Amino acid sequence: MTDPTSEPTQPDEKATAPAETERTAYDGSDVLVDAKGVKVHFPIKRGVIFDKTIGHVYAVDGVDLQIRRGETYGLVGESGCGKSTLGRAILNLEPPTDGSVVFDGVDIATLKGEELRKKRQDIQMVFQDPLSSLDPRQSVESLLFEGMKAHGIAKNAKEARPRLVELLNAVGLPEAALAKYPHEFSGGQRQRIGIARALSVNPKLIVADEPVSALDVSVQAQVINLLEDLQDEFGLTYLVVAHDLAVVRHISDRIGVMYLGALAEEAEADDLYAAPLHPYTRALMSAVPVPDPVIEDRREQILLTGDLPSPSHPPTGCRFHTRCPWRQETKCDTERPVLRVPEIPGVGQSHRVACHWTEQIEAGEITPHEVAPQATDLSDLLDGDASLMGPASISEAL
Ligand SMILES: Nc1ncnc2c1ncn2[C@@H]1O[C@H](COP(=O)(O)OP(=O)(O)OP(=O)(O)O)[C@@H](O)[C@H]1O
Repeated sequence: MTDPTSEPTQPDEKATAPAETERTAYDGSDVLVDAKGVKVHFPIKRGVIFDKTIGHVYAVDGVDLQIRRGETYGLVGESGCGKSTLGRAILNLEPPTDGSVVFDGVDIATLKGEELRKKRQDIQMVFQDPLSSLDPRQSVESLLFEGMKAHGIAKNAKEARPRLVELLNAVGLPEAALAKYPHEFSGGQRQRIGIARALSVNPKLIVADEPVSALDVSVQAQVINLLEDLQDEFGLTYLVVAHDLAVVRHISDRIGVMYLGALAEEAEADDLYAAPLHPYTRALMSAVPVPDPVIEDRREQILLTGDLPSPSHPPTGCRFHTRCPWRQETKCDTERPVLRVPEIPGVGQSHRVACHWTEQIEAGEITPHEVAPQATDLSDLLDGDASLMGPASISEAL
C-alpha cells in the first residue's frame, strides 16, 4: 500500500519524472540566478488531529532557469501555473522541495544567519498591491529607512536622509513625500514608493510580481518606463512575473512561458512573439488581438479545449497534452518532453521548447486536430480586457 504521507502521488513514474533540460545557452559568468530542477510541492493536509498529508500541489515541478546580470526575465502563464511560487522560491521565501537556486555564485539554501541576511539584501521584491505591502501606520521616511537600518546601511533617519531623498527623486517623487503616509498617495505613486523601498538596500535582483496589474493602463506605462530607467541607472537585474502578455513583451529581454509548474518555452522576447513554437505559446499568442483587421482576419486562431488541469493531479507525460491540438498518441501522454533547442533553421540557441513535435509542427507534418466545442477562456492573460493587449493600450502608452 502506498504511504499517503510520502511525496510521490502520481501513477506513472516514467511519465512524471522530472524534466531534464538541455543546458545549452547562458552558462557563464554573466549568470546571476541559476535555478536547477526547482520543485515546490505543497502538502495537502486533512484531519484536525492527525494532520495527514493526502497529496501535494505540484506548484513548481522541475524548472531550470537562468537569469543573466542586467537582463529582464519575464515569466508568463495562466493564473495558477506557478509563476509566483517560482519567484518566491528564487527569493528563498518558499524554500524549494527539491533542486537548487544559486544566486551570484552561492546556493542560497546553504546560507544561515548573517550570511543569509546579507544575501537577502541583494534580492528585493516589488509586489502587485503596494497598499497591502506598505504598512499604513509608517511614514514614507520610516518605510524607506527600515531596510537600510536592518541591513546596517544607515544608523538613524537623519544620517539616511540624503539617500532617502535621492531614492525618492529616482522614482519621481518629491522630498515632501517623506513625511506622508501610504494612503495619501495614488496607486502609481504607492508603487513608486514600493520600488524606492526595494532600491533602498542596493539590491542586485528585483523580483517584481505583477508590478503593474493593479494600476490603470496609463499609470502602468509610467511605472514600466520607470523600472526600465532604474535598471540602467542602478545596474539592476529583474525577474518580472506577470500574466499580461503586453507588459511582459515590452519589459522583457527574455521570456519563460510556464504551464502547470514547468517551463513550456523560453526565448528572447522578440523571437517568442515573432515565432512561438510550443502549442501552448501559439495558443496564447493567437489570443492576443492584432490591431490590423486584415492581419487579424487571416491569422491562425488556436482555441484550447478543456480547463487548466489541477496542479495536484497534473497530467502524465507532457503536461499540456490534455489540451493540445497537436497531441500524438501515445508519446505525449507518457513521456515528459525536455526543454530543448529545436532543430529548425533560423531558431537560435536561446530558444528552447518542451514539445516532442516542435520540428514536425513547424514543418506542417503534423496538423492540429479539430477544435472541440468548448474553448478555454484565456481572458486572464488578456487581463479581462482585450483592449489592454493591443497598441490601443499599454504598448501605445509606452
Ligand atoms: N502556500 C500554498 N499552499 C498550497 N498551495 C499553494 C500555496 N501557494 C500556492 N499554491 C498553489 O500553487 C499553485 C500555483 O500558485 P501560484 O500563485 O504560484 O500561481 P501563479 O501562476 O502565480 O498564479 P496567480 O497569477 O493567480 O498568482 C496554485 O494551484 C496555488 O493554489
